[in-house]
Amino acid sequence: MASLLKKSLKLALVQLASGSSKTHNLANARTKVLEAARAGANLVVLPECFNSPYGTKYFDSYAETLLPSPPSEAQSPTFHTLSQLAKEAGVYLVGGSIPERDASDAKTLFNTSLTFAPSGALLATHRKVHLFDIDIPGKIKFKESEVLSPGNKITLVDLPEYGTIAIAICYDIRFPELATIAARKGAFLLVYPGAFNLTTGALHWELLARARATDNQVYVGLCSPARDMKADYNAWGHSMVVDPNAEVLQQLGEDEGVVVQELKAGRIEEVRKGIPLYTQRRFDVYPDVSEGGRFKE
Ligand SMILES: NC(=O)CC(=O)C(=O)O
Repeated sequence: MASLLKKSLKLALVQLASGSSKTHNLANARTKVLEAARAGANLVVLPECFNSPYGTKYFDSYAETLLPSPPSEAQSPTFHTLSQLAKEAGVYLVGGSIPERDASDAKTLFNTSLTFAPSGALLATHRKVHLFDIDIPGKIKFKESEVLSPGNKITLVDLPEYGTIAIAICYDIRFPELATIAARKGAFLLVYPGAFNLTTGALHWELLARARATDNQVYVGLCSPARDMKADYNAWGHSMVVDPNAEVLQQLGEDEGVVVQELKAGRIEEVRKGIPLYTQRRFDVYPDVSEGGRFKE
């Protein structure tokens, strides 16, 4: 059986300490991505909202317009920084996410991830599909939908030497269908820039990373901002790489840092041979979501 991951790849997760200065956040991202590249990374991931603080009151003032593509420097300094950085570092770069302003309707904002090739070319755009709307009394209330609109597609990106990865953002990880569809379409890695918090992070961050890996027998990478107890939103941190058998290969703590982890060609097939979910599914009993199947009684 051909390996989904065609050759071993070094994945880096950059757990960035972002603050209110976009200029500083972009410069800091550059320093850390170059550090990851020097450590041998081929694919580097930044966190959710890496160029701004995370919070509904910030999205409008930090938003950038990405269309027409490529946007001008004035429309999107982040697009240009990431594109040049991917080229300078010679890596595939998943640019976390940024607040995006719709080019045709200034009031419409998205939470958007941009992925660049080592040539600097934009490969993919993912707009967060599931908006983070929660209300846990006495703990945390957050309503992205007050200011953001959802994206409407699953994002698969082909890295020609390695294979296909899927990009989704934070709350998207709670929806297993998205991950399962991406895995059945051939992704070897699910990448989630994400900013869980002290309530949900403690309970669900690792659990969800390992669950999506177990369900789908693929690699999972979660990349968080560093924790800042002076910020309005306290990110959980704990960026981690999980293997297709749900083992946590590496995990950061709360502070800024970079993990570099080799993903091994052949490992997915080894896991799937041992526990052969892929030949045991019962699409005669329940539908295949990756084929748009609907449940029929
Ligand atoms: N920030 C998010 O989108 C999601 C999150 O914090 C959670 O699901 O918990």
